[in-house]
Amino acid sequence: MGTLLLHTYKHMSCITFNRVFALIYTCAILALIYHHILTLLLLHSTTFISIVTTTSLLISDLILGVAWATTTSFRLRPILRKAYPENLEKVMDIKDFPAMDIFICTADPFKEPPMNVVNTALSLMAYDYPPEKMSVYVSDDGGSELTLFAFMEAAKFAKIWLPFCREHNIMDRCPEVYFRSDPHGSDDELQIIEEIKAMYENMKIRVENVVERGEVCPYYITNELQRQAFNQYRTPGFTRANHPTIIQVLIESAKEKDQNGQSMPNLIYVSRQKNKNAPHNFKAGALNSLLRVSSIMTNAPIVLTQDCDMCSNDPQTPKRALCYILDPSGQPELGYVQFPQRFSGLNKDDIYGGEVLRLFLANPVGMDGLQGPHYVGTGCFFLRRAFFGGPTSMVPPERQELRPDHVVEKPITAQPIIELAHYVARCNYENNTKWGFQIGFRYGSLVEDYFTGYKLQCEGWKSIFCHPSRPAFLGDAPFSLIDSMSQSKRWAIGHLEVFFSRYMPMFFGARYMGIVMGLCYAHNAFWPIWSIPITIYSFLPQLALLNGFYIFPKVTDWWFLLYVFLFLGAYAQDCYDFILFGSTYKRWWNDQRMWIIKGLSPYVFAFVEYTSKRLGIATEGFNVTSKVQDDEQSKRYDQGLMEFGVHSPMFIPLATASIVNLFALIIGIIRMSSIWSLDTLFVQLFIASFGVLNSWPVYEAMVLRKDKGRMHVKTIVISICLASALCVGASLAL
Ligand SMILES: O=c1ccn([C@@H]2O[C@H](COP(=O)(O)OP(=O)(O)O[C@H]3O[C@H](CO)[C@@H](O)[C@H](O)[C@H]3O)[C@@H](O)[C@H]2O)c(=O)[nH]1
Ligand SMILES: [Mn+2]
Repeated sequence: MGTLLLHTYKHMSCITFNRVFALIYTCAILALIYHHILTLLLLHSTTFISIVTTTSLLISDLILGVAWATTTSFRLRPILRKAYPENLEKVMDIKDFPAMDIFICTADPFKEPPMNVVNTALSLMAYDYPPEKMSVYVSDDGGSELTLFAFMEAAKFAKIWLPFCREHNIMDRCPEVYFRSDPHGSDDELQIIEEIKAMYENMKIRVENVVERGEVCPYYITNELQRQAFNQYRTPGFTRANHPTIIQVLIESAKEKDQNGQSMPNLIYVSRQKNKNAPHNFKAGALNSLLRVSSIMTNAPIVLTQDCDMCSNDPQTPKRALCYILDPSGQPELGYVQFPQRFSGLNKDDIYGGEVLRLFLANPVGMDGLQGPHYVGTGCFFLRRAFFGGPTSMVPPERQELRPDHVVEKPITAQPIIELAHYVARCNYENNTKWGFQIGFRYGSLVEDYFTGYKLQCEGWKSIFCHPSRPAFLGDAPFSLIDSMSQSKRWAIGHLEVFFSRYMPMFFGARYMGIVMGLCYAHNAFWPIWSIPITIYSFLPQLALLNGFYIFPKVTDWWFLLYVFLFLGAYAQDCYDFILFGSTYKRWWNDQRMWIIKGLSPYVFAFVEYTSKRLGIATEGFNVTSKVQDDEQSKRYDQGLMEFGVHSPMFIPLATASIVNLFALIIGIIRMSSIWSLDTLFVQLFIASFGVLNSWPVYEAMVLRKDKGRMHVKTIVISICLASALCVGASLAL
């Protein structure tokens, strides 16, 4: 083996600078806190209002300080890795490659068009990996015959698509992406491509037709087997929330060959049993049922989880993951290899910060130098063993057939196998078992990915972040402001569930993984708390400014310099990270705006929903992000316009803050020239200007735009009323 490396890593060059800067910045934060406490103690006019403002600022800055500390934990030891998949076959016989079970989740045929799910599946089935070693399991939480129909079509098309990809060594193995890219080649090749494209388009028309009708009409059902399959959805009382398990083996690797006579991967459709009275635990529940069904049928030692909105963008990906997993000198505690979520179709300046660069790129790189990145729900290769207790303390499942070391001896379509698979996919199968708590994906948080990765790492599993320059996966990010906000709200509720549990990362995590890893995990759990300082800074200085009430140091004061340093330091470093990870200034600017927007609205709503759930007033839900978009809306998205359109309570805090900031700035400037002096109110004037600059798209949507994405009149009226009430209220109080 000698010189044949499977992977290497290097420290990022920014480490020393980051550490020195962290030290200086920590001192600055401490100085600020000291300043606040001093002000509080030596308050000249101890009015109720001045106590409230100083305390609010103290709390805000404490929270921002903790948030900064959690962000900094990612900057202390970032590393960059490189894998050499081309060496894998040189050090190992391809026959010895491990089997791989691939899980794809879908939950709603109308929000997640079955054609997209099919594209995801085809792109993964076409991996450069021995097909007979791969099994693709599709979990359909929508319990929909439309999805099954799409996959029956996909199974036929796969017989042509997979050999075509392999023969022509195509990189884009997601058919939709490939055909859209205007493939080129010789005349003969072009003819073949045209033929395959025609087949693809034909399949697409059939599937979309069926989805539009909302049912598979008899015309499309050509044989008895298909009729039986679809009849399962047509029993009385069948709904997506109440139905028996449906498992269909669509391709059986051992029996079927592609059109060139080569092997194909297994393709299995699973819709687990649902019952209104049994909690189904959303995606975590779906994945656990797939874990069990796949144990019974194939039990591969490697499990790849994939969302239906992420296609493979590089057929070498499994080999890259294996470079780490199979490395004989690697860590024995390696539990998973995570690839980043990258997105296609973002507009140029990424108006909604859909790239989420920090979460999906910068932070995992930072954790990679520690115990490894968090799990992000998709694009992750797990060792099946990691789901059954820590590396040295196995938690055995309740049945021998579910053990990670169990060897399947029967074909996947054998009667006992199919029966057992149905049995373990039942909705009350998990009652009185360890599933979701000590085994499998973990329940209890709407961000099951974050929570599962966190729990696995606390058990002692390590992970690795693999981000090759050609993205391994490309997917969809939310295309509209409301979708982006709903996603943030769902994530924030999930994080609050972890934050207020006994697994609070700052303590529990730090105990099991050390303080820095604990802080890394605390970073996400802390997101919703940011809403407190963001809301305070969006309103308090502005309302005070309106009344000529100063709450920050004068320009001539030494403490003023501290504020300048803290603000510029944090912003510049944030921006620097963005550029370092290959983003642009404009994208950074939009991302920081989304940070404020999230703090003002979705995170606040998350608090409300979380609390009402805890009080038993409401139940939680996993609101699936819509992956469909109408043409007009998509045009506006491409132009970089912020989409409001419908009225939503979530827009109100945002619009209200925009109005208050503008109003404060105008009055501030007018009065400044006559009555007040600039040096006492400079900081507040600056904050209001900053708010106005950030609110620009909101003003546009309120008054300047005429398109359908502009702000709804109802939203505007309510926000104006609220803003006026706030201003009047403040002037009475001050
Ligand atoms: O009851 C459910 C709900 C969702 N899903 C699937 O979960 C995936 C993610 O849902 P999506 O609406 O795309 O949510 P996102 O916010 O885009 O997903 C991010 O956040 C989720 C946690 O909130 C993680 O599970 C995802 O992996 C991560 O990409 C999709 O494939 C869904 O089909 C289910 O299988 N069952
Ligand atoms: Mn998604």
